[in-house]
Amino acid sequence: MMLKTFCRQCPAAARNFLCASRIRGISTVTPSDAQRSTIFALSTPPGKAGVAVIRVSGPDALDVWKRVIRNARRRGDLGNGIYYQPEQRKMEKCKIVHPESGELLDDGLAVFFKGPKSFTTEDVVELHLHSGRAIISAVLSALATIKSCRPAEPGEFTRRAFLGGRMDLTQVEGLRDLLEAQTDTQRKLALRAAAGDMRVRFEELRTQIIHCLAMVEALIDFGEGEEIEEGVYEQAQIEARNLLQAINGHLNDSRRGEILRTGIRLAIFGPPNAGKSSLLNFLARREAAIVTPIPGTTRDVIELSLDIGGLPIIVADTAGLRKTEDLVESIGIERTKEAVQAADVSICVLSLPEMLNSAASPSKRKSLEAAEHQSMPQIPSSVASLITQNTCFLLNKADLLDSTIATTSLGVVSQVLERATGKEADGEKMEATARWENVWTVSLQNGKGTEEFLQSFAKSLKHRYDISADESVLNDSYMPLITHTRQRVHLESAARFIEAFLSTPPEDVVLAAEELRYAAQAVGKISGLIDVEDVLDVVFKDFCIGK
Ligand SMILES: Nc1nc2c(c(=O)[nH]1)N(C=O)[C@@H](CNc1ccc(C(=O)N[C@@H](CCC(=O)O)C(=O)O)cc1)CN2
Ligand SMILES: Nc1nc2c(ncn2[C@@H]2O[C@H](COP(=O)(O)OP(=O)(O)OP(=O)(O)O)[C@@H](O)[C@H]2O)c(=O)[nH]1
Ligand SMILES: [K+]
Repeated sequence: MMLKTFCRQCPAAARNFLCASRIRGISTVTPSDAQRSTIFALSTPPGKAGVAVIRVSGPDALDVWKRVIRNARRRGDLGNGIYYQPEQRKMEKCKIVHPESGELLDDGLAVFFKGPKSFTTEDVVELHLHSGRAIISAVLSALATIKSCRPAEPGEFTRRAFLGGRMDLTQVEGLRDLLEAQTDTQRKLALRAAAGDMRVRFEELRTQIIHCLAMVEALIDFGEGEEIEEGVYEQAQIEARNLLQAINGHLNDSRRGEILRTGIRLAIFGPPNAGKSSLLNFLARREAAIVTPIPGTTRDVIELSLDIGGLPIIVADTAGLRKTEDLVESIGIERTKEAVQAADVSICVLSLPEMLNSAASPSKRKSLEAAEHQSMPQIPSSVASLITQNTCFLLNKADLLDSTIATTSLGVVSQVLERATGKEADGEKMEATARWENVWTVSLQNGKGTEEFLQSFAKSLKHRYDISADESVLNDSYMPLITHTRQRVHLESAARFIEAFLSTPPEDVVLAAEELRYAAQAVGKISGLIDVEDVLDVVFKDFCIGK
């Protein structure tokens, strides 16, 4: 089956989007230049700094240059209304002046990018100024006096880059994430998207769907009387099935890309006074939460953003779980439950001495192993009910115990924890065993065991989420494809249309083609190839001015 089959059909309005140029290009949404004004904004943070950059983009950018740049390398204003053309992409030392009064505003640098070889694909002028509030506001006010110029909206430079075909929506999202990136992992993930990796991968998916569609279309086109290859429909179904499998593989990624982008949500929970706030402070390396000997000190959820081994973590310290008559505390406990349930990973902090006390009186502690069957240590049911597969355990206050007792008791406590998760009964012994690597004994007070805990915890997180733990596995299949819910929604919808195609019999070939066309459209929405207007505002809403 050859591709020219569907090229022949291009003029037919209903199949118009099959045209190869439409498949590749995204310029179908570009409005004419005439509608566009020239925009300007400060692209660096306002205030005192080394350099400030004001960007000007649009059809009149060169005119702006002529009006505010003087004494540039090649003499600037040549008189008689004749101006030189600045050399493209060459920084020039110049004076920046008021376009009307000619007053000197700053002594700086300027550079001209001739469209489309610029960030926005339009003509761009950048003014590199000394960064001070008065200079910046004087130059911005001066630009505002130029009729064809207006201040840019948030994200408007990037919007123009998108409309000019410089970027697709996955790149726009990547760029925004890059600006937001706080950790190394976030930077890597965002940079790949901004550079177009995701765009290529989604376009590949779309091209494959279109290939199936082309085969099905061929069956419609040839119709009765004409010779048609045997098994074309079957072949299309085989390809579609493989494609569906690949898409489902991406959809079943445990939301890894989305979690990495927004931060891994980590909840700290446990009984009152176990040392939860002490753990938060240890992780934050500062006194972020109040630590007192009074049980019930933390009453509300405290959230912090942390970087653990390059991974973005949003950690929540929560109220200790216990029965309470206190209204404020009980609301805090409700919030704790919500925070733990919403978390990707949780750490249950338990006081080891307290657990052992619940098992045996102090005099019996030494023969704990023997006593294990009569009185197992207990986890309060309110705590146990929040334990899941994703829970790790920190057994705290080991300093209050004799070190040999602490060690021998660990086995018993682990059994209790195992029982609390209820996994033993499900016959998932293997999985449960693996999980006990996630039990640590520490003293948050004297610091014993804490660094080992942190390293080992970071390692297990990296194993689960990281994109950079091992460079040798940095390939497409390891790199999460989906980093935004928006993308997931469209990909899910594509999968449903492909499923619908797979269950359509060959007699209904017209309907079958329709399902595939919808599938291709759904993937196209991810890049913004089609139906772009409704998503633009969503994608651009978090941009800052000047980007
Ligand atoms: N001074 C300055 N630095 C900056 C930016 C900027 O706008 N100004 N950028 C703002 O985000 C980023 C660079 N983004 C850009 C992306 C594409 C093109 C561009 O002209 N592309 C052309 C030519 C490529 C080439 O010469 O190799 C193209 O791809 O056709 C320019 C900047 C980071 N650094
Ligand atoms: N001996 C000892 N005391 C500790 C340790 N860790 C914390 N503590 C003390 O235990 C008390 C409670 O610590 P927090 O970190 O406030 O405990 P919490 O679990 O956040 O407590 P609530 O806010 O009541 O839920 C404080 O007096 C801490 O100094 C430890 O490893 N050993
Ligand atoms: K406390």
